[in-house]
Amino acid sequence: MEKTFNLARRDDGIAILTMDVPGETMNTLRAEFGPEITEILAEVKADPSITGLVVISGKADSFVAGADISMLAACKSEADAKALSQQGHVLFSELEGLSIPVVAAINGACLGGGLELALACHLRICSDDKKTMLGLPEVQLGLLPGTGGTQRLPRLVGITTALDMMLTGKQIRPKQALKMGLVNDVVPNSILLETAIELAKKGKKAAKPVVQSKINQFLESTSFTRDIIFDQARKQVLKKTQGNYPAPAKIIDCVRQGMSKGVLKGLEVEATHFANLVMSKESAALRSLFFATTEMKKETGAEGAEPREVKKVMVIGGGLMGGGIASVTTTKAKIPVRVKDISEQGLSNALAYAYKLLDKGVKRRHMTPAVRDNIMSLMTTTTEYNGVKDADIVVEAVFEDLALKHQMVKDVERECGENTIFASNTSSLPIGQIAEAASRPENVIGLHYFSPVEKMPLVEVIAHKTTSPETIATTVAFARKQGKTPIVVQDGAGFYVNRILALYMNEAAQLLLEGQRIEHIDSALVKFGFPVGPMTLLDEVGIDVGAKISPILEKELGDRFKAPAAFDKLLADERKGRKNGKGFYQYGPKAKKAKLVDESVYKVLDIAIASNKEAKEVAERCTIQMLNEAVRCLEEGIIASARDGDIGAIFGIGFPPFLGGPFRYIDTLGAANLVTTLHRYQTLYGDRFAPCDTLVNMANDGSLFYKK
Ligand SMILES: C[C@H](O)CC(=O)SCCNC(=O)CCNC(=O)[C@H](O)C(C)(C)COP(=O)(O)OP(=O)(O)OC[C@H]1O[C@@H](n2cnc3c(N)ncnc32)[C@H](O)[C@@H]1OP(=O)(O)O
Repeated sequence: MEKTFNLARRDDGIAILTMDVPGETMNTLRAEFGPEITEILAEVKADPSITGLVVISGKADSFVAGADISMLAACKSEADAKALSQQGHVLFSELEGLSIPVVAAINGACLGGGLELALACHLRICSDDKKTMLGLPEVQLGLLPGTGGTQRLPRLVGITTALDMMLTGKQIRPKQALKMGLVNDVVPNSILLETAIELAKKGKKAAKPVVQSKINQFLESTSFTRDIIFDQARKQVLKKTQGNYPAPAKIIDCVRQGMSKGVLKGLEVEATHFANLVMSKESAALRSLFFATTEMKKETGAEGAEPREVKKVMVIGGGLMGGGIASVTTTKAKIPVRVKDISEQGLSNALAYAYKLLDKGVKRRHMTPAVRDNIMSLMTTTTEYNGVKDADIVVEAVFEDLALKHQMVKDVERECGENTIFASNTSSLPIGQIAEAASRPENVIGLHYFSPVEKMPLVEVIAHKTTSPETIATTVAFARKQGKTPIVVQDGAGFYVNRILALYMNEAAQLLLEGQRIEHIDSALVKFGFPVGPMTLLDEVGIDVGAKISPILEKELGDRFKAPAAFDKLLADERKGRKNGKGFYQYGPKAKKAKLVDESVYKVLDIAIASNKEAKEVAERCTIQMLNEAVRCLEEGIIASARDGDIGAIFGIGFPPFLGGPFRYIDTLGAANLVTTLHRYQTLYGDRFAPCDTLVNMANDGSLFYKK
């Protein structure tokens, strides 16, 4: 069997331990490596000629990406998972216990168990490469650092900083890692190994002590003040997670116990909590997202088709969406973009939008002004179709007017090349209808972004009946270059995301009209796990925007999409939401810091406030509308798989990730239970709750969307 670790002795006494998992693109830690590591550590201990050890990766672009997540997913019991954690504890403690200096030389991803390995070394040095990122992202998988991270990190960088890293899972760049004392030096990758060797020669004491802020020094100095930190962290975590994620509280407990009762106790608690989390349904759901997104990265979107190279892009419309799309094209994809708008004002807006985002990076010292200016130079503007002949893809982001879009299709066919793709960012118009104006409909496609473009990870790529496979593959690859996760969906009103969202929002509106208070509806769904409640979301998206989409969905998909008629009164009252400072909540200079409902809205809608229904019932009514419709979308072929439906809902709407998406959640609930609940509400509130055929069939035959 090929080995993963190689120990090379140098004449100067320093030995180099290289990790290179055969046949894998990235190093991950697996239980099966245990005996190999034990053997090597014994060899190092027994050889007096070795005076220092450098641990490095044999992969060109990464150090170690953590424990193998598939290995964790394969655990059958808490005992299995605990054994993995304890094995890591033993091996890393042995490494740490070596009498010679041990230096980790890090280039590329150093995450999870990878950083825990580096923390067990006496010194760390990393490259300044932009791929170099250090972090403990376990919390994002519903886990905690299980190989000593909860004990070693706070002792190295302080409790406050360590908790921040472990509770957010954030990735730290080299410069910041140096500043916070996570690494001892940052150098170019070309001299990483040589510098690590020199550091190993200097000995363990080469580390500079970490300088903490005065306030943190004070807070971390006594057990009483440390308890203040832990209490604060617990409160913040509870507010953020609504108690839906078990990992953060367990992370805090590991650190608290380790700091008060010592490392050994801390490690024991860490292993127990880790094991418990590995077997939790929340972690299983979050791990499934990792597997799904990794799998999706390899798909072209159209079987057998290869993407064409995109060297130049045109964006039509310099508004919020156009500006955002142009910005991710230059910043993430590094592709030149020409923005077209009918007005100079529109063009300035787009430039200002992109500049503001980049400048934020400069202010946070993530990039230099020169890099910002270089990226800005990729963006040029025009009010005519000048300089766009060679555009490979045109993304239009103008308002929802079919005649206007038809004109644009014709303009682009006239002004650009034969293969130029026309991608529409429409959120409601069927792409097939837009393509009716095209003489080359195979080049027409939908590319639906979510607002704000630079933050929202999802795009829907919408193929109409005659969109060519090359157009699909090229658009998917382009979206990925922009840093997005694309799902390919079929053409149909509302596509997937807006369609399932619309019914959820309508149900929230029904609850409001029944007299449920706005803040009660919102808090019920935030408690359920959505990032914001539906009434807040409608204020953010625009009540007028919702009102525009509803009739289109109702016409194409039926009565269940009919928005409550009373909502017309909101528009008559000029209530559009945050954008005009008048919505369900109070805005503007007079609004208090704590978000308050604009109580006058109840009068506008003629609502008599009723007593609060159970939060569970409020959340259930809204979410099961979404679940039922998601299954209908799968039934109709709008989405290709349950996996795509789960990713679309989580990345596009913020469906609670710990539930794994609508389809995984239905598997957890059981289709039969869901159908019973739908029938119960159907009796109470009407046919909008009628379960779709697929759910009824699944309830009868007990089938699941995912294999157990
Ligand atoms: C006990 C410990 O405390 C517990 C842990 O360590 S849990 C694990 C913590 N680590 C993580 O969460 C990191 C997960 N990985 C990532 O975020 C990303 O892969 C990355 C940022 C490292 C690289 O991203 P990117 O360059 O886009 O590459 P990506 O396609 O995701 O990964 C490349 C390959 O490595 C695999 N991989 C990366 N990290 C992995 C991991 N931790 N486990 C299993 N496989 C992993 C991917 O599955 C993929 O495999 P493939 O080539 O066979 O498809």
